[in-house]
Amino acid sequence: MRETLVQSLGWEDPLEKRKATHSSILARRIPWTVVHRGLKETAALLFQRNLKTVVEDNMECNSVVDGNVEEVPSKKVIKFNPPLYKQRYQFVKNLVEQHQPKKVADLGCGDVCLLAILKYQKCVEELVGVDINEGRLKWNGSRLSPCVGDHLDPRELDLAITLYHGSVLEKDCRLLGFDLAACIELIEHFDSEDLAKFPEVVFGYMCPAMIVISTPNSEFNSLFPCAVFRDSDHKFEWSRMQFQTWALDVASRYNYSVEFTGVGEPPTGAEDVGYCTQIGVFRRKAEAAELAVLEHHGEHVYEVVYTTSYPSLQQINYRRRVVIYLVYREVSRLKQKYQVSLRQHELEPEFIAPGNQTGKFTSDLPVPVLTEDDKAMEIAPQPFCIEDKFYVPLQRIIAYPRLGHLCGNVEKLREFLGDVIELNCDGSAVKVDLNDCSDF
Ligand SMILES: C[S@@+](CC[C@H](N)C(=O)[O-])C[C@H]1O[C@@H](n2cnc3c(N)ncnc32)[C@H](O)[C@@H]1O
Ligand SMILES: [Mg+2]
Repeated sequence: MRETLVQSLGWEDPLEKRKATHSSILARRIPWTVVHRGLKETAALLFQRNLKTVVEDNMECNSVVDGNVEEVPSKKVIKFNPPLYKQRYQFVKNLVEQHQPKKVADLGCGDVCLLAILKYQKCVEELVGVDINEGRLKWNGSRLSPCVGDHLDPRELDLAITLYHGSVLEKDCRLLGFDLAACIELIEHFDSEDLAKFPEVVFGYMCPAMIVISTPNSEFNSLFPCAVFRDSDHKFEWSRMQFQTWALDVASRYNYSVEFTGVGEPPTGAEDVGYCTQIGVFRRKAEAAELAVLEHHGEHVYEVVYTTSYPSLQQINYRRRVVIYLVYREVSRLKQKYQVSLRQHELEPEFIAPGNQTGKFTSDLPVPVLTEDDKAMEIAPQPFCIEDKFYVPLQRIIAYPRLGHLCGNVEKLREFLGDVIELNCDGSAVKVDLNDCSDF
């Protein structure tokens, strides 16, 4: 029982612990007696980070959870691995990886868990969450803030994240022009009037290139003895036929194609019931794309409750910082390598090549298999040494793929290094003192 309660509360990771608020416990209809007992029993376990506790016998929990575990009397508990909600997020993440959208909206974003996953997707430049529950957005918004690592190792592309308080049944022109809109476990919370409005707003007005809709598959519920909805707020749960009929009708009205799939495999022997969560992936047809004119002069109905933007290499100060750091690191590495080879030569003077008076640096280390990048480095000008100064030509630095990508050319590299890193008199190489341990 401990394990099922822990999982039903979604506490298997720290992020999910936050979900165990009064309201989420209420929303999930877990009886308070069970919660109280469960809290006492699981607290010690949580602190010990030992969540794999033996399930107790003969204790029943009559909740059916709209999350990772579909829980019913203890003899019949269906556990998904990974948890069902994570499978849904993973499905959207896979779609993003596959289709590389720039602008993604999560409609009915709840605790912003999906947005917190999607912010790591390199292709995404704009992320928007909309939810009718303002408190949830305010409480969770800070989870989307950039962290120290985002400053130290900035993203390649800009990323702006905005959370809007509002109903997806209202039109707001800031939701126009999106590449992907996710509606995960949203539509089953609409009454028939709202469900009728939904396609007109999301498909007809927002008109994103792709829409992914997930909703419970009621056929799977036959595997649970309690014939109830999975969440007290659900207004309906559809069979595959019902969902597909609705989705095909919406798709044809608004010029989208739709494909059906799902997550949450049925257990062996019950394959007929289909996935626990059914999913429709809608794609706007070419003709509709032409009609999707952006009306950015339209109305702003939603209220911004949280907004943030990420450091990125598109921002010149971050790009410059990264370039300087990489040049420091590379020159330092080359200098150390040179000093090691110098010590070897001192020990074994016969290895000093005649005519190498300038101390031109060549490495004795065997190069394994040469990639295209290695070959580019081979032909790039070598570091060299004159008296006690060590020089690394900018042409060589720019030949490093990452630095080449960040700077583009030697002039830009020189500009980035500015007066932070010393160059030789004609500005063609980084110059460092061999004996000075404090600089490179
Ligand atoms: C079951 S939760 C799903 C949350 C999230 N998509 C997820 O999968 O974790 C449904 C969410 O839809 C939101 N919601 C319900 N009706 C809405 C509406 N008309 N407009 C915006 N959000 C709505 C609720 O507040 C809730 O956060
Ligand atoms: Mg739901």
